[in-house]
Amino acid sequence: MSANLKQSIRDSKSARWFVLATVSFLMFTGYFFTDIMSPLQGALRDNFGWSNAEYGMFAGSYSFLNVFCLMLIFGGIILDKLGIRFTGTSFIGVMIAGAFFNYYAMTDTFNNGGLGYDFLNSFLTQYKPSLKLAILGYTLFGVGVEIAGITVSRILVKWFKGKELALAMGLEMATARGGMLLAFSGSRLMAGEEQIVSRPLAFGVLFLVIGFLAFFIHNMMDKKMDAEVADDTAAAAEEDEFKVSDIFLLFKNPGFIFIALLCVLFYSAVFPFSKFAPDLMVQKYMFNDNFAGSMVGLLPLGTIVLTPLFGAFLDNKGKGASVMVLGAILLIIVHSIFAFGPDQKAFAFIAMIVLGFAFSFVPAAMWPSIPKIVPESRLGSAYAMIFMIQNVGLMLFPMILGAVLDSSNQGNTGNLDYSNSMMLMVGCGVLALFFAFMLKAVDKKNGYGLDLPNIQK
Ligand SMILES: N[C@@H](Cc1c[nH]cn1)C(=O)NCC(=O)O
Repeated sequence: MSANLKQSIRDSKSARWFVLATVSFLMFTGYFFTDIMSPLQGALRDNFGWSNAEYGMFAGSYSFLNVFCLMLIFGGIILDKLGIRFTGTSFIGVMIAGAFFNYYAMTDTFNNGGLGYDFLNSFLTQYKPSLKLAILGYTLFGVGVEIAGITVSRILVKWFKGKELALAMGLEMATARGGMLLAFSGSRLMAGEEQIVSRPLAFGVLFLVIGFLAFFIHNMMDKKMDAEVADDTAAAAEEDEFKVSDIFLLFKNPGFIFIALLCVLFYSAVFPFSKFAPDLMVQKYMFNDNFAGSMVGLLPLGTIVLTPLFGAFLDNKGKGASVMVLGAILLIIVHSIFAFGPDQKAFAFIAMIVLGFAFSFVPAAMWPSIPKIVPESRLGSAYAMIFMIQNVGLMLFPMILGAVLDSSNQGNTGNLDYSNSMMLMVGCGVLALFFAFMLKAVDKKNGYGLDLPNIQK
């Protein structure tokens, strides 16, 4: 048999990049919806009567099911057992259903007594029905988008392993962050002068449906590839499988423990912060409401260019562990500026840009470090566990930030004072720095090679 006959669709460069485009677009739509409500905190306060603590509860609800029902673990198991196409299609469905509930919760139809309003008004009456339905929607969305993200990583490994994997992952993350950028800079504009919150959400649902269609195109190509290389994929899938027994072994690995703690603290100081950041820009720095979201959009904007560049640097030159230490130091500086610095706009610009740097190079260093710490046979379990631990922070910190914001502004009729909430973020940075140093110490002791280049010459 000639070598040509053995080739699969995976060996076609255009097919690989086309698959990358379809799943990257899907993640673009997912990240867009994740942050669609973030620039609307003020409108939610004014038009829906949500307190900051309630807004924080909504933002944290993204992770409720992921944490309490161990959905990321189950998602990993379903992915192993039932495959990419089934898992992707099902959880994108969950993501769209959740997004639709979230949208419906903010419509006049629902809030004027539409379907489900009376039922949601009949219990826990201290919370508005709009909040309860939005939480239900966002928590389903959170399950769907996180598992879709894990599925997409697996898809990229399947198509790019042994080829341009790091570049493909960097480009997928950059595209997804483009969705975040569009949400921060476009959401208020989509809501219009009247600040109609349901409008950007409707766009979000529509985008997700288009993302779903893109995934169907991927499914057709995946089916073709499976027919060609059935034996290879079965072997690869077994290698990556999630095993419950692996969890115990992971928690005996100090490198894994420190990188997981660093991950939860770092991302807690970025994603939950970004949920409140547009309002911080208005309240502390007096930015115009429409521009405030674009200020926070600086965060993903920088990462779109810088994450793949830092990825290439780390691949060739190394210094991953040192970069994570530097990232934690930058977190402390940035959040100290927000907590204690003067309220001049220039400080907000500088802090956002510096945070954008940290948000570019820490993920570029962190995610490829995990295979250096955990044996390949336990990688599937390691990624599922680390995302699950990360979700604990994504759940708790928005709730804490909102509650602290409300409690430190009781009786305040002027602009909200964010100092105490931002001090919490400084605390995350300090703990992240501590664990980054611990990671460096165990790296030295156990020889993981975190500071060595990813590409072995
Ligand atoms: N698990 C996601 C979390 C998330 C939050 N908002 C969008 N995604 C994650 O860790 N992504 C990695 C990243 O650096 O974006």
